[in-house]
Amino acid sequence: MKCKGLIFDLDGTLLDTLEDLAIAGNATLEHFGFPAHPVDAYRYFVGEGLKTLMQRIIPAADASDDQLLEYMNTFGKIYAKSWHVRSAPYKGIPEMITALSSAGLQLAVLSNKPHEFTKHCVEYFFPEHSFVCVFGQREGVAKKPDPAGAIEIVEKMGLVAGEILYVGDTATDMQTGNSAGMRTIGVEWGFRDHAELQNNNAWKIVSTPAEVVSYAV
Ligand SMILES: O=C(O)COP(=O)(O)O
Repeated sequence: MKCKGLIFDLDGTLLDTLEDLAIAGNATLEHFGFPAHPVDAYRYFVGEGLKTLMQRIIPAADASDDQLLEYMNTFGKIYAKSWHVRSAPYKGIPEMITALSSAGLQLAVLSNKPHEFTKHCVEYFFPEHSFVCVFGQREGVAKKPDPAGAIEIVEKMGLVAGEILYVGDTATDMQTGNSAGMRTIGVEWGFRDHAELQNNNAWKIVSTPAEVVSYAV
């Protein structure tokens, strides 16, 4: 076995959630009378949590904290009804998870998506798989790229960071895994490109979920 555990990012790594996020984002903008963005622009808006998503899509860069809270609440209400409509695991992901679990590896999810939505997504899209931890962005825990969540998962797994592979699709993910002392795998099928993963010191960059298995088992 080449590692003992893996931590996965969610949006853009396990799940293609781009359209549902963009549709909810644009519906939020419409609700407040702001112009919409193309779906593809959300590849760069998503990744650092809901508050940052709102700061990036709302034209008034100086939105006050109270206003941001209102945007976040509205987005939350819209997304609560639609997070699963067009989202799905990327091709080969269910097989990858089955292969890693069958090999006896411990698996976890660490996302900057709000914690409740992260849990709903994992329960809905991967009902038959058991993850040691499923963490979204939680009150009182610094979001990625802070390694706090990743370090908490290492402890829950009873492993050391060097025994874990951290798999994600963005600079934030590579920074998180690297600063937690893990080997990082950047995935090319997600929201960002090869250069971003390389520039942020991905240990390996892969283009299929089967390659993740080959580095783990
Ligand atoms: O929703 C977000 O901001 C990001 O989620 P991720 O950390 O799973 O990519």
